[in-house]
Amino acid sequence: MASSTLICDTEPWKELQAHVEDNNKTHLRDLMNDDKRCQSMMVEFDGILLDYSRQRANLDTLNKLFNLAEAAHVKEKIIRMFNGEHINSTENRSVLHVALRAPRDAVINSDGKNVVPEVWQVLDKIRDFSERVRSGAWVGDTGKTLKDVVAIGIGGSFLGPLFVHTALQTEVEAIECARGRELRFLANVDPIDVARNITGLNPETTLVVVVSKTFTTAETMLNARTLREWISSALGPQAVAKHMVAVSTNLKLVEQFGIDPNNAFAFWDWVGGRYSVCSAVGVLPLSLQYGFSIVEKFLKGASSVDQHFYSAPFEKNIPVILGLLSVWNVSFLGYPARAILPYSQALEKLAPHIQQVSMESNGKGVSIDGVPLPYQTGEIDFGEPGTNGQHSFYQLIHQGRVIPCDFIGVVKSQQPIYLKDEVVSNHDELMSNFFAQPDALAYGKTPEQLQKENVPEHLISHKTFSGNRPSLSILLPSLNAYNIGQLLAIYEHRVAVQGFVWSINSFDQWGVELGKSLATKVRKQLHASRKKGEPVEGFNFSTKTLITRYLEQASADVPSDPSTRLPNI
Ligand SMILES: O=P(O)(O)OC[C@H]1O[C@H](O)[C@H](O)[C@@H](O)[C@@H]1O
Repeated sequence: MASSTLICDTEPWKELQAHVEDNNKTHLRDLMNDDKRCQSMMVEFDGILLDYSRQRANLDTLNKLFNLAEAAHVKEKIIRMFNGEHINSTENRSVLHVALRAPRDAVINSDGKNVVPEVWQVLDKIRDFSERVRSGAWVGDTGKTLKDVVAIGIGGSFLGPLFVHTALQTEVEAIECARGRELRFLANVDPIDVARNITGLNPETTLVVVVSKTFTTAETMLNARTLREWISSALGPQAVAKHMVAVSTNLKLVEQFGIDPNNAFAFWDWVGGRYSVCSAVGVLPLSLQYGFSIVEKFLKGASSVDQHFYSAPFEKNIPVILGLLSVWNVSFLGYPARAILPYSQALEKLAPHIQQVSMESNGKGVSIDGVPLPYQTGEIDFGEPGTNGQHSFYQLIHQGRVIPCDFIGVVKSQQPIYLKDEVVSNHDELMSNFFAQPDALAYGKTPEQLQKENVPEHLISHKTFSGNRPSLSILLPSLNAYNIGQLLAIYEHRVAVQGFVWSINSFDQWGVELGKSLATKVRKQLHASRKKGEPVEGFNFSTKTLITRYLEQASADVPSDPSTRLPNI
């Protein structure tokens, strides 16, 4: 495909379009009768089983999707990514989050330089620092051990670490390592988030980690200034050196903020924010909480999937298959959303993290060459752990809109419960739902079946399930640090595959800029109105009215003196 040709103008794309009608003729419940088909739609790698037999697809569809991948040069794009080429062309950067979890002796180049030694230099520094904090060799200003950590960051500097922390929280080995320690995340600029996060914490025993790739993000910097004030008003300004450290690519700004550069942990511009959990962004707070050796296992799990993604043939390549199926669902079957449904409470923050990874990466309107696209990219990702979601939005998924679902199950629970006299364990109960829901979606229930069950005539249509609703199932052997790393990398690479096929730049995020600059204009107005009583000007009628009303009604609460007020709960 020449770079000026859009993927939708290629033969494989047209063949898939033509294939939809044929494909639609067979209901999923009939496709599921073909054991041979189902068997060929299962892939296994390193303990993970992917079953995609409940996709509205057959082997012919898959072959056509592999042809599409070839036309979109997916293999070449994967190689270019791993080779450190500047595939993030609008920011002129490599995309090398895979280097963050590469083994020490790997060679991965960016701009002609092997980045792996630098990666390990920072990892070693984190190992050393986190061990000193955890053992009490590094203490706070008043000599006390720093047992609590508040990680300040937002977006990619928050969601990935929160996902991994939440997933590890109840894992047996991790619990032992985290005993007596607490890790909190402060993301929102809302002062309520500050209040909630400092409640119950003592500045004397708290370490604040400011996490920001740019070290300019308005929310993070205000929260960092707020917690700096929280520490220095309690312990004196000298305490900041012992109680605040940073993770950033911008070490100059870290120093200007007043954090000793020796206590800063670097990463690099070739790590996208939403792909940064394996850098110091995630590794530092998680190592402080759980110890470096647990986090190293997480990195190894991700690295294992990286190798698989790089080298496995496409027919056996889990992220590639997942990515292509998502393209099939979005671009050919026309399903705009995707539900991420982990049957594990420990994975409750998977969907919010993948929302950023996927929607910030693939929600684009132009091709990587800047050509407006005549097709939609990205999908609306959402999700909740099962079974909670079943009692909430599943109604719509079963009888309303068609939403392809990812069911994620775990064989061994982190915290099994067996009640005496009950053969079916609590985890079995959970997993019964994990196995049942995909079939309910695929098979549905026909009016004939309902009639046989003597359902009253007037309820038949209400109780009918059309079925034919696609899903896929991912079964993990357990949920330890290693498996969490695997799962993360699967989703990261799946998103990349989708972007590679849609021929977009999945690694920039210009769409978040406009709102930020408008907020800056409003902030200036609030400052001018508060300080000099200037009237609200330069906004449309609606915004002007809202800001004016806000200023008028809030003025009574604004303190007349310039002293600091911190939350009072
Ligand atoms: O890490 P930071 O530089 O503070 O950036 C935090 C977040 O800010 C922006 O809104 C970007 O859209 C995100 O991708 C990024 O993760």
